[in-house]
Formats: sequence, C-alpha cells, structure tokens
Amino acid sequence: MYKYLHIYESPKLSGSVKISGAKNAALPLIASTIISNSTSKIKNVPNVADVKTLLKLLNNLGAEYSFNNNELEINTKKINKTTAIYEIVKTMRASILVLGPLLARFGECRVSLPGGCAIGARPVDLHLKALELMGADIKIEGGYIHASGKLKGTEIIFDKVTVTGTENIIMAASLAKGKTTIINAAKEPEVVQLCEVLKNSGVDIKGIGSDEIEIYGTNYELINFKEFEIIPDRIEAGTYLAAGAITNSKITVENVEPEHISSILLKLKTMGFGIEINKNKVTINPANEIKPVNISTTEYPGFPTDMQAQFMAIATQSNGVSTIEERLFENRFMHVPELNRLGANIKIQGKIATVYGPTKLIGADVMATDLRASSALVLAGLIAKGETKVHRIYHLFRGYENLIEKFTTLGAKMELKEEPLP
Ligand SMILES: CC(=O)N[C@H]1[C@@H](OP(=O)(O)OP(=O)(O)OC[C@H]2O[C@@H](n3ccc(=O)[nH]c3=O)[C@H](O)[C@@H]2O)O[C@H](CO)[C@@H](O)[C@@H]1O
Ligand SMILES: C=C(OP(=O)(O)O)C(=O)O
Repeated sequence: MYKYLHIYESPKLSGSVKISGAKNAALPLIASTIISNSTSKIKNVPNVADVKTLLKLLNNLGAEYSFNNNELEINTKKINKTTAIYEIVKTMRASILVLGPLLARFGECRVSLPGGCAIGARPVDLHLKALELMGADIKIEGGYIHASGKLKGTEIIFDKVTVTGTENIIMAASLAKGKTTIINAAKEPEVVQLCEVLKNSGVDIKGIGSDEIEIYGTNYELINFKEFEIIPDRIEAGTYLAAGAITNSKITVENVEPEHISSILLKLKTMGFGIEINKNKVTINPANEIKPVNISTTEYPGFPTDMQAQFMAIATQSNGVSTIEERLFENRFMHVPELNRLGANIKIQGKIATVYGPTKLIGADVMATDLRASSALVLAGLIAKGETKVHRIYHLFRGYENLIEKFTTLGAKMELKEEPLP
C-alpha cells in the first residue's frame, strides 16, 4: 500500500490557522542539547517527521526523551555513542547538525556524510573547514566524517553564507576553549534563536543577528539550558498565506512573527494582495488583479528559497509574466514540470524560471520531489479544476504539522488516501 494526497478543487478559503514552531529552529536547538548535562525542556516543538528523525538519532546515541503535545523533555546526559549512523542520517540532511556539538563534547565523533538531495549537491565542506580551523582533524572514510580533536576558538570566515554551517560552529564554539569569531555568519531568525537560547543558558555571545558573531566558549564545561519555546515557522506561515493568495481569498495566519516574513509580505503586496498585521496575526486580503512578480532568492532578510516554489504556484494565476531566480540551490525547480502537468506555462533557463500567467490549471497526478515543491503542488491542487493526486507526499510531512487538518480548517477539501502498489 502507498499513500497519496487527494485534493479536490477548493477555489475559496476562509478563516484562520495557527502556525506551528519552526522546524528549522527546532532542529539546531534539539541538536544543541548534546552540549547539555541535564534535562532540557523545549516548548512549541513541531510534531513533524524531521524532528522525530533527529530525536531517533539522539536516542540512538543514548539520549532519552519524552515528546507530547509539542513539549519536548530531553536528557542528553547519558549519550554514550558518538556515531551518527547512515541509516538515520540518510533520511534527513539536517542530521549534520550533530557534528559540531558531538565533537565539542566528546573530542571525537563519526557522522555519516549526508550527501546531495533533490534540490542540489549541498556539500558540507564549509562546516568541515571551519571545524578544522578550530583544531579538528577530519577524515572522510567509508562514507563517514571522522572528526577528532579538542576544539579551540579561532576566527572563521565563511566563503558563503551557510545556515546549518553557522549553527554547527556556534554550537561547537560554545563549548570550545577561547573566543571564536564567525565572519559572514547567517542571520536567519533560526540562527538568532539558537544564539539567544545559548546566551540565556550562560554562553557569552556577542553580535547576535549580525553577520559577525563572537562566541566565548565554556572551556568544555557542559551547559544547562533554561526552558524555552521555539519561534513560529516563517515558511509554514508563508505557505498558508500563499494558499490565501492562489485562491484569492481572505485568510489569517496566527502565532507568527510578522518581522520574520517581511520579504514574503512585500512580494504579496507587490502582487496586489492586501496585508493587515495585528500583533502576531497576519491577514491576506484578495487582490483586484493578481499582478506578476519578480523574485530572486537570497539569504535572510531577502526572499527565502524555501518559499520559491509556493510563489511560483501563485504566479501561474497572475496577469502577466513573472520571473523567479533561484540563487541558492542549483536544482530547486523540480516542481516546474509537475506544475506544467497541471497546465501551467513555465519555462526554465539556467537559474531563472519564467512563468506565463494566467493559466487555467486542471487536476492531474503529480509527484512531490522535495518538501517545498510538494507544498507548491498542494497550492496548485486547490485551484486546479477537478481532482489532483499528489504522490510521494512523505516529503510534506517532513516539515508541515497537521497539514491536512489545517487546510481543512480553512475550507479546503483534501484527504490522505491509500492504494495498493500497482
Ligand atoms: C535545516 C535547515 O535549516 N535547512 C535550511 C538551511 O539549509 P542549509 O543550511 O543546508 O543551507 P546552506 O545555508 O548551508 O546553503 C546555502 C548554500 O551554500 C552551499 N554550501 C553550504 C554548506 C557548505 O558546506 N558548502 C556549500 O557550498 C549550499 O550548497 C547552498 O548553495 O538553509 C537553506 C537556505 O536558507 C534552507 O533552504 C534550508 O531549509
Ligand atoms: C530544504 C529544507 O530543509 P532541509 O535543509 O532540511 O533539506 C526546507 O526546509 O525547505
């Protein structure tokens, strides 16, 4: 038997939806508990597959946890293994986040190389070079990264802005000896939260939220985390706002941090949608005419690559030609042929996709290829005439908590179906 998502044309949505905690903040923060010596309590943890994968990985290393109603209690004191095994790492690239904290705490570890994925080659060379600069000896053998050495603070200049690379070094440097300066650090809200939690738990960190971060390590002394709550998921919020946009409906997302989604809101406004912000709620109002848009993905605070596919789906309904440039990942247009199967008219030339709108979409069988490509297909399925079946939907559950329930609350019609394998 295999599962797919059956979506029935749902041309108008209404109401509001509560946004979950951010997957990409939860992952580094859970990994960072490796450098703790006690039980850590984290609230608003999204119950998504990636979080469960990381918990499985930590459990495999010896950590114990309970995870109920989005509250996680994790005791990493008993970690007694330092090998992050291929069988778990292969299911989630972000497993690389255990490298920095494991090495910092135990002075050695083995982490399976995550390899490429559907959106690109995604090397981890910058993570490894930075750890080498901190004194690690790194070898790649049998598909594993073998790292050893007592880490010492130093100056690190990242050649490219890397989110998980910055996070790995922040965690490693927190426990290392001396001061580490990260130049050209990522400034994503998830990186900021990692720094803030570590700072509240006693690590001296300066330059939080800037591209130059200074971390004064604890000289290998483990940390005790104060209880904290994961920030709202800006990409999940953006995806539901995109659902309001593609159906040209009024909907509200609750429990969001509007500042974290300013670049997304700006593009929605450019496309003609009305945006109202009321503290932690954002409402999208229908446009008189959906205008075309030009987007270039870039690091925060620029337009996020994780929202590129969803905006491409909206652009199929705009009145004119939109261009979408993907600057971060070389293969993040896998949703294009699938959107075209539904009737979109999108052409790719190198890093740029040109979307000729408006086009009438008609329901079809489509294949999800990665997390955000899948959400673009769900959005398109809402307005496609008739019925759309999205296959390989396990990608979606990596990062969207209660997706079907949330869309149903907004008035969409969709259900998970099971069929025998042909
Ligand atoms: C778990 C998590 O937080 N994932 C996010 C994180 O991924 P992730 O941290 O993997 O993405 P990076 O910021 O590292 O990638 C940025 C660019 O740098 C390149 N690079 C990165 C590291 C390295 O060692 N060498 C190298 O060349 C990448 O291939 C990519 O072209 O940031 C991406 C960019 O915002 C998001 O799309 C992902 O959702
Ligand atoms: C690309 C993503 O995640 P990851 O980096 O874990 O693949 C994402 O969240 O869109």
